[in-house]
Amino acid sequence: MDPIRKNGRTGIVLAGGGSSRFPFHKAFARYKNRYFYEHAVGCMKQLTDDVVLVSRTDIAERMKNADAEVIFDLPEYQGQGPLSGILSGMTNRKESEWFAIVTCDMPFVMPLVFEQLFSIAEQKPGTQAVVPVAAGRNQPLAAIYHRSCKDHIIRLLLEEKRSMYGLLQSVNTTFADAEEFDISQEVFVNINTDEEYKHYIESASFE
Ligand SMILES: Nc1nc2c(ncn2[C@@H]2O[C@H](COP(=O)(O)OP(=O)(O)OP(=O)(O)O)[C@@H](O)[C@H]2O)c(=O)[nH]1
Repeated sequence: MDPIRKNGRTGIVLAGGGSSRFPFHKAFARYKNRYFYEHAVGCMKQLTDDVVLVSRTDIAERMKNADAEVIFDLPEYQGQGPLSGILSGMTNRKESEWFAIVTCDMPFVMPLVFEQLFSIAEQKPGTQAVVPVAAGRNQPLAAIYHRSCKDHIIRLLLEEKRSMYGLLQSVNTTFADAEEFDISQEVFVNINTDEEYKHYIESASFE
């Protein structure tokens, strides 16, 4: 397979969730003086110039200085979870071949993760998704997806199947052992609650 060119990639930052387990929208939690969503956008920007932030209308104003285009879920799939955000990004960027997905609540995530995933995709023709496995858990929201996944996502959402695992089962997915990436597995930490914020961020247990 040919190398996956940087200009054939789009980064999608998912920020359209409700953050119901957090005191306020997680995108605006801070780590090292930057909002979480800025960390995610910064990570994607090192992979490609083309980054979209799939947000919500009620917080978009606060993202107006983002170094990415702010878009919203397609109305017919709005608020149906991460799959709808991914579909909305893919639909907005039809010309892109590969999509790197990251959430707005993974402040430690690093570009190296995605570079490793792209390199695995290059070695596996026919692969439609490359998903890291860290500490025995799949990380489908820090993963890469080929544009051919889009039709599968539409079908799943029409069937009201909103789980990321449904997508991984529907397409040709390669699981990659993240322990071989030579990085701390804490890059995959995502923050859902105030307790997790206090544990990982305020105690600075990970730098
Ligand atoms: N665009 C978009 N993003 C979403 C949607 N649902 C969740 N996300 C994002 O996907 C990521 C993972 O979702 P969750 O961890 O469940 O976050 P959440 O839904 O905001 O939080 P909870 O309400 O506490 O479950 C987060 O970055 C969310 O912002 C959605 O319907 N649309």
